Amino acid sequence: AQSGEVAADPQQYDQAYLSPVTIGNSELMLDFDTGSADLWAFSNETPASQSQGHERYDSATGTELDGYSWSITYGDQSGAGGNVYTDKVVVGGVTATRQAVEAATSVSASFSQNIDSDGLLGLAFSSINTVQPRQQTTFFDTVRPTLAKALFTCDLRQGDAGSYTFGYIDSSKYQGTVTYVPVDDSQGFWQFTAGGYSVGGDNATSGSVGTAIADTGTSLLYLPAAVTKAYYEQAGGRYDNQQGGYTLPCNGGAPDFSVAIGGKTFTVPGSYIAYAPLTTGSSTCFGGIQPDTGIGFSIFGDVFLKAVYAIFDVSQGSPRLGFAAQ
Ligand SMILES: C[C@H](Cc1ccc(C(C)(C)C)cc1)[C@H](NN)c1nnnn1Cc1ccc2c(c1)OCO2
Repeated sequence: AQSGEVAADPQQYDQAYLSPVTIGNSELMLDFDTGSADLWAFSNETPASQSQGHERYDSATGTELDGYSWSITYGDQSGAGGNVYTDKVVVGGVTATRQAVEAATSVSASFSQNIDSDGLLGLAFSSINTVQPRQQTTFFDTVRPTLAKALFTCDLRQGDAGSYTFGYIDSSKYQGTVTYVPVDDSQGFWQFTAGGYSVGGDNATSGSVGTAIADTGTSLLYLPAAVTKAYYEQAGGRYDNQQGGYTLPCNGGAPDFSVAIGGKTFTVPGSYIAYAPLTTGSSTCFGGIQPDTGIGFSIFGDVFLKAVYAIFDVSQGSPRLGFAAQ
């Protein structure tokens, strides 16, 4: 049975975390994304004008799926599309011998500009993979039958290298016990229900957050507008129309944010929420908590996930998420 571990290296401000993946003879840095289900990469088929600075997958090592294509648009309006091959993919020593690899023939500007990322490795459920005419499986679904345990874990860190493991749980990476909650995979996401919240450690847990997804591919923590408003009232932040989000002082006074999941409280340090200065040297920061207005659910992205050890587990038949304090 297979198991393995791969590093997750943070970009500036932890905007995304990148992990080394070998596809055929190419070694690329991919953004592991539990909120999407396509494994795609810049390739020899991506126009040079769009792929400056990126490592590219050389599809010569793959077997083309004739007549297959893919096209994806992400929630931030970025997107990509192209052709499909099968090839050998290795992540942290775990090997998928015939994995669907989606070679980009076109990518949007934000992907061209983010030169650290050579593509995405989707870890949501394969039911939302975009390959036509026949949907393909994610790397995790492809290797799942060969894994020691049918699960993967995520240990993201603030401004430091973290890791993903496949097939095992590393108990040295968390403290205390793991709290498991059921996952509703009907929309293809690792979707769960989050409970009451509190700002700045005052135990008055107020309302409840509600439906949320665990999404390593999203930088920030998107919460209901009312919860976000309550947070920034205490944090001394304000909604800045020009920035298109809440901003707050960078000066280290931001209160912690706590949320109950499965009856256990998990806390995001205020320092994670003073996310990044608006411009270099500015004393005003863009907020790491933003409203989930228009998205349809809350998104527990990297700002939350770097405060916990997360276990994405399908070993019990129905999927579940495990969280433990780091
Ligand atoms: C945005 C990422 C997908 C992505 C990742 C990285 C990148 C760059 C490399 C160029 C930095 C672009 C895109 C997310 N992944 N599950 C995603 N994919 N589809 N929805 N989401 C989450 C969402 C949904 C809605 C929203 C949002 C976010 O930000 C603002 O409104």
